[in-house]
Amino acid sequence: MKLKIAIQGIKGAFHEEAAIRAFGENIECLCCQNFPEVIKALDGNEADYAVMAIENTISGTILNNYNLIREGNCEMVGEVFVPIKQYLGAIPGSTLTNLREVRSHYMALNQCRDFFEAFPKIDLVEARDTAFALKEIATLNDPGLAAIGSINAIKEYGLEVLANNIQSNQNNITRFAILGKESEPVFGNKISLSVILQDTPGALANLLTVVHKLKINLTKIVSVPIPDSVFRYRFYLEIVLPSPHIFESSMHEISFYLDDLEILGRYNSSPCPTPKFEQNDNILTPQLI
Ligand SMILES: O=C(O)C(=O)C[C@]1(C(=O)O)C=C[C@@H](O)C=C1
Repeated sequence: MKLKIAIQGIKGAFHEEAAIRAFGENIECLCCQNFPEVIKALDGNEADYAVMAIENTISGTILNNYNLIREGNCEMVGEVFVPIKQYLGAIPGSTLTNLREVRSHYMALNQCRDFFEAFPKIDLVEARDTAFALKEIATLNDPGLAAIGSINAIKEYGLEVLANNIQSNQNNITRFAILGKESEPVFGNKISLSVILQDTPGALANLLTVVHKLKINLTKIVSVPIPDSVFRYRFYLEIVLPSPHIFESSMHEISFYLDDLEILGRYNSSPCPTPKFEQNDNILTPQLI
């Protein structure tokens, strides 16, 4: 039986590519309209696993997805990196200079803002996901509309490419969390954590001193407000242990400086790919077609 993977977006969305990279072609994607639905599908046993974007090299961390992972009955069991190449797609006959509106997922819009500085009259409008935006453009059949997304989605929905490689930086890579049910066995060198520091002077410095002492590599630290505790913050940390065997002892030492510690997942770190360019890609500037 095929593994069922919950993703945000429809056929041609980057989440589909992430799911294929993580689990191979022989999967069934359960397409969800938004990130909370992805977690619900996993919680409700409608899917075996889920794949969810958590950060991008241009548009940054999707902080609320860390909150969703923490609040859901799931855990991070892996990570997958996808190089993202953004294309502008529209119906045949449409031209860049005649566009009034470009739609896409907000993370994709944020990845391409520099390109649109030259076209201030074009409104950038948020859509559910990149592939959904492209599909809508195909249905509406309006030459004043275009959408940003993958070349696969542009082909899937019968659109034409108006411009390629329009992301603001060539190192455009999205990191996706692979999510499993809470019963999954845990092992690995990488740990994603949610912590609330004690409200005392030097609490963060003390925590980082432990990280330094145990030769732990801190790969991420971000903070999110705790709405119920005015101007207190939760930190999401990601750490890579020098050896998986120090897991218990390091968690014990870290917890000493904390009011709260939750482990969002323990898994093996994955290598981050370098984006590849094809011959017709213009590496320095976006290419208008
Ligand atoms: O809209 C899509 O195609 C998605 O898969 C979403 C998403 C994201 O959430 O960051 C995935 C990868 C890209 O960074 C742009 C958008």
